[in-house]
Amino acid sequence: MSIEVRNLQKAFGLTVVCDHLNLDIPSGELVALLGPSGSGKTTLLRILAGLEMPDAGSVHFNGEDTTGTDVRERHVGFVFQHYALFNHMTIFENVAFGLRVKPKDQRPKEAEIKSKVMQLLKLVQLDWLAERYPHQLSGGQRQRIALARALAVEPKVLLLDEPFGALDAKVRKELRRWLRRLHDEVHVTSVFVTHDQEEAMEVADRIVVMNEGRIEQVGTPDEVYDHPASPFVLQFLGDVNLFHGRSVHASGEVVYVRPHELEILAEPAEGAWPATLSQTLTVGAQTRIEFQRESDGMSEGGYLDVELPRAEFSALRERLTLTRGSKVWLRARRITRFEGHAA
Ligand SMILES: Nc1ncnc2c1ncn2[C@@H]1O[C@H](COP(=O)(O)OP(=O)(O)OP(=O)(O)O)[C@@H](O)[C@H]1O
Repeated sequence: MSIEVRNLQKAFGLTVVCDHLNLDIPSGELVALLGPSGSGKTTLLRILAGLEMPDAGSVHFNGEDTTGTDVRERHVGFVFQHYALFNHMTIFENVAFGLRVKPKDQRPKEAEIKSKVMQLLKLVQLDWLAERYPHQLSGGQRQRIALARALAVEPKVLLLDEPFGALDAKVRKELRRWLRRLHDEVHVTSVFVTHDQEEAMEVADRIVVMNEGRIEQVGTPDEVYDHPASPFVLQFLGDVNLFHGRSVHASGEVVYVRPHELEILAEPAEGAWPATLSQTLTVGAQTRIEFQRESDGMSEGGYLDVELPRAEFSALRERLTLTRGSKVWLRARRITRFEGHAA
């Protein structure tokens, strides 16, 4: 089922939360709504679900206007961050719930319910937990069950609001890979809210970057990362060094370089900036090296971060005998320019 959002507007009091939003989600895609807290992601998701009414504009499912349609008739499945399972029911019964409460003429027979629930539990790889109760499961397992429950009624659209938000970093990482694989099997149109850019990049077919109620950019993870439409998108998707040009351009051009796009040279080279090593920090496989940059008449000084794989930095440190205070030159392999001020 495709989703089309047309000129959608929503305000709470004076705060505009959805500001003339237009968006097309093709059938079968897994789309992430990515943005900082308060950018309007959850509100947009709730409008898609029919849990919130827009002030103006419309939502279409497969070309059909569903703006006024009741939530129960939209055939959407939900998974929320804290969408608790029913504690007094077994896992099996939790997943079966949506099927059992269907009107009598649509309710599957008991044998069908059984086979469908077991099939879903296999899909989320937790069929061995069917007879347990929710409190006997880990947080990650509970969210997988919540997903199985949402899928049981064969929703046309699956809406997920920070589904892994309450889990620790390692489980989150596992579950987002798992969700990607699951979606490749099930192919239901899915919209996934997150404020974590890594999560969006890893899971989604396409990312919708939101900021202050507006859509800044829509694109594949590679498109938004490699060709950001605005300084906001560039900065939200990862660390970046900024240079405020002084005499480069009268209007004040800002140049952006990602830390891993800078190389460290022992000698001056064309386009390279002189800098002094101030400190290094190694976390896991990556080393972050902070440099103090000299003011060079073209632009202001300031700090610059360089990121290198740990082993690569070790070898370089030995080769160039780098220590705190060493003078080097930094050359950008790739830069992005935007006119005007930084976001
Ligand atoms: N029912 C409501 N009444 C009043 N203000 C609301 C309501 N729901 C949301 N808001 C406000 O609308 C803005 C957008 O909220 P929304 O939850 O859509 O953002 P978000 O991007 O999902 O943020 P988060 O990641 O923090 O959930 C916020 O400023 C929020 O305080």
